[in-house]
Amino acid sequence: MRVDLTLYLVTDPRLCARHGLVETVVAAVRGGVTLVQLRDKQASDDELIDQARRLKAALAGSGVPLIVNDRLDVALASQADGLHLGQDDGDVAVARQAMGEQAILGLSVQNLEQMARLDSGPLDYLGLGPVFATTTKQNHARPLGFDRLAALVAASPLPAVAIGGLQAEHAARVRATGARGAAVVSAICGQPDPEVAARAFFDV
Ligand SMILES: Cc1ncc(COP(=O)(O)OP(=O)(O)O)c(N)n1
Ligand SMILES: Cc1nc(C(=O)O)sc1CCOP(=O)(O)O
Ligand SMILES: [Mg+2]
Repeated sequence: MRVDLTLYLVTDPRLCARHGLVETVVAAVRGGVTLVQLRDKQASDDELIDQARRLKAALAGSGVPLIVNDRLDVALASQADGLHLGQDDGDVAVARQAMGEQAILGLSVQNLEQMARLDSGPLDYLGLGPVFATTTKQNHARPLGFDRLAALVAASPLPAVAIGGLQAEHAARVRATGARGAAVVSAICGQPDPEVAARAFFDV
């Protein structure tokens, strides 16, 4: 499945609380976000499914797909458009089988060793990071910087999106590495105006 990774919004429950989850996402889509991931490590199963369903309804007609982080069961229950898994979040082949051929499947890769072991067959894209240190994700891997990001992109058999500490001012540098775009949390979620914050990624 072809996926537009140009500006990938990953949600955060605390940061999105400023304007509300759905309101933040809808405003960010007005600002040009091309893909949305629901990421909430605290929500109960029922809350997560409810959030996913509300986001899916809010995104209907926008052409922007909804991806669920970590949870195949929630992605299936909410009829989300895709699933993003980390290295220890489950088997990508099992996820593809369960989600079907039309689903968008992404995997996180942090280093060249993981890239070399990759089973890219079931996947549509890779999330590469963190580019910079970030307070949004606890216990993240060692930051890559742009040079190691570029080496990972060059080794990637799939379209890749960069993540971790990225701001609008980094958009051009990210694209120069060969990555298709930037995935961001705090550069949009929790900003005074998420629409303006998203649009800033296209202004540079
Ligand atoms: C687009 C994108 N890239 C990477 C990640 C990180 O996934 P993971 O390593 O599983 O960490 P958590 O997000 O689950 O904490 C991502 N979510 N999205
Ligand atoms: C969810 C996530 N994954 C990362 C990784 O490196 O895999 S970094 C990250 C959080 C990115 O948040 P912000 O844009 O606020 O820095
Ligand atoms: Mg994960």
